[in-house]
Amino acid sequence: MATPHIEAKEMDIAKVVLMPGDPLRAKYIAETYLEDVTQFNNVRNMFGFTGTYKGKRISVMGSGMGMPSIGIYSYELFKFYDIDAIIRIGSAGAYTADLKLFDIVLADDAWSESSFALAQSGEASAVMKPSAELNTLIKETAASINKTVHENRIHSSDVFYHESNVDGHEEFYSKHGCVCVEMESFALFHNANILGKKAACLLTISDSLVTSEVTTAEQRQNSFNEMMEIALESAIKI
Ligand SMILES: O=P(O)(O)O[C@H]1O[C@H](CO)[C@@H](O)[C@H]1O
Ligand SMILES: O=c1cc[nH]c(=O)[nH]1
Repeated sequence: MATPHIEAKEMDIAKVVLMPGDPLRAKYIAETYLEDVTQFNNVRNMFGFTGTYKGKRISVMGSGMGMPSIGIYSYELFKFYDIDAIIRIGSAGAYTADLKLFDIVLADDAWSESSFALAQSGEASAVMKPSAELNTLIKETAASINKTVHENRIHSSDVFYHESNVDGHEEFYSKHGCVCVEMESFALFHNANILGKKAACLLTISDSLVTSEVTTAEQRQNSFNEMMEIALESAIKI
């Protein structure tokens, strides 16, 4: 059974999917952490892989950037492949000086100016919640392997590059309490909620809108590894 965007058969995809924005990062995770890997999707180069981690079947697939893209992939995975849970593992820009490069944020909820939920189902709320059960599991797992996660509200933005006449990072923090920005979780959480599935989001701070610091490619690689390990160790307990 294929969809317009995923060519896999239902059995090809595990019940838990880790989902970075970048399909090449999905490939890296499969090559670095999984055993007995098979590739289940190649459509549009949005690579998806299934393998085992510590003996448990796990899938990893790119989402692309932005809510329309993760909206399509997460809907198809939940609805047509009947997967149980998606853990997004992404990068984010810090809105506060308290968040340093490489810090890991677990989305407590996602605020957005996006019309995704309104257009998709008439849901007018500007805040979408992840699975409380998954968040508890991720926090407990991170603590058990001595990793720190900051559980905070995040901003899911439709826009990467803003002009100076609209609200900037100071306002997103002061008006809405968002500590960092990414571009997908609001839609992911909405889809999980309307379809009765579970979703969560881990983010690594890749740059700071406060200090203008940015990570190098090598630093991003290493810090992403910590987040990947928390996600993988959590995924095998779902
Ligand atoms: O690193 P990923 O998961 O792609 O996440 C962030 O990076 C992209 C922007 O550079 C957006 O997709 C944003 O959400
Ligand atoms: O969406 C994103 C992701 C990382 N850094 C940003 O500034 N924005």
